[in-house]
Amino acid sequence: MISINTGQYRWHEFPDLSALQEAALGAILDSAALAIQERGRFNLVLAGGETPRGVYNRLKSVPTDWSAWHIYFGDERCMPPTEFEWNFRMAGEAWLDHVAIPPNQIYAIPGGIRADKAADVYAQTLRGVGMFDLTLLGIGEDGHTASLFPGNDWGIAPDSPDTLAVFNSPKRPPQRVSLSAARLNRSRQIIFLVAGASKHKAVAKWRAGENIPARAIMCETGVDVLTESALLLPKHSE
Ligand SMILES: O=C1O[C@H](COP(=O)(O)O)[C@@H](O)[C@H](O)[C@H]1O
Repeated sequence: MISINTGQYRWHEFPDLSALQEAALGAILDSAALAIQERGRFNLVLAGGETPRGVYNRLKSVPTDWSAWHIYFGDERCMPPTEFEWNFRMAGEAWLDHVAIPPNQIYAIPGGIRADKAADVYAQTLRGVGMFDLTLLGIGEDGHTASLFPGNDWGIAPDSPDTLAVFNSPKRPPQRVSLSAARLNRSRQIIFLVAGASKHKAVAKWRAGENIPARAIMCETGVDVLTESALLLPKHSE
């Protein structure tokens, strides 16, 4: 049986994408400063897709100790690394290629091989990695988060594998790798970045408590959802 968390969501509204991205930047830097001060390293999981691009762009020019940052990915699209939808490529172009994070502390999910093989490789990468300090996530039009799609196994059970291979993604490309909900939830802090009119229906379902993949995500400290104000208003047609 799939049991969905009942933990706390904190919804934060912003007038536009730029304000949302600025707030996300502040939250990431606060989280990094705390983690580095307390544990000497910052384990950050990145969201893919388009919404976080502006946040990553802003991270290019902040003062921080990049040598303490360790970058993981919440999901990847199995396609050649040259494809522009590759999450690793987007994060690289927007941010990672421009800062001094040691390359061996950027843990990409292999993108150009079969999803099951890539999932196995990344499960090895995650072996021995403890709690993530901060996990960034987005949400798709259908309520998917990372590459956990409606109708698929989201890996909610505590003994779920850390990584899941996806062969039937309704969004291009069909093959993907996702961290399981159980692994994503082993985070000290989780922040969703939600923007764009196409997300309106998914947000409404989420807030109404419907069983969409985003609801499989929760950690002990609760979940912060940064969203454009417009997405919280009822649509005229509803
Ligand atoms: O397929 C994916 O979609 C979600 C949302 O992407 P966005 O472009 O609407 O921001 C994303 O969070 C996930 O990482 C990605 O691979």
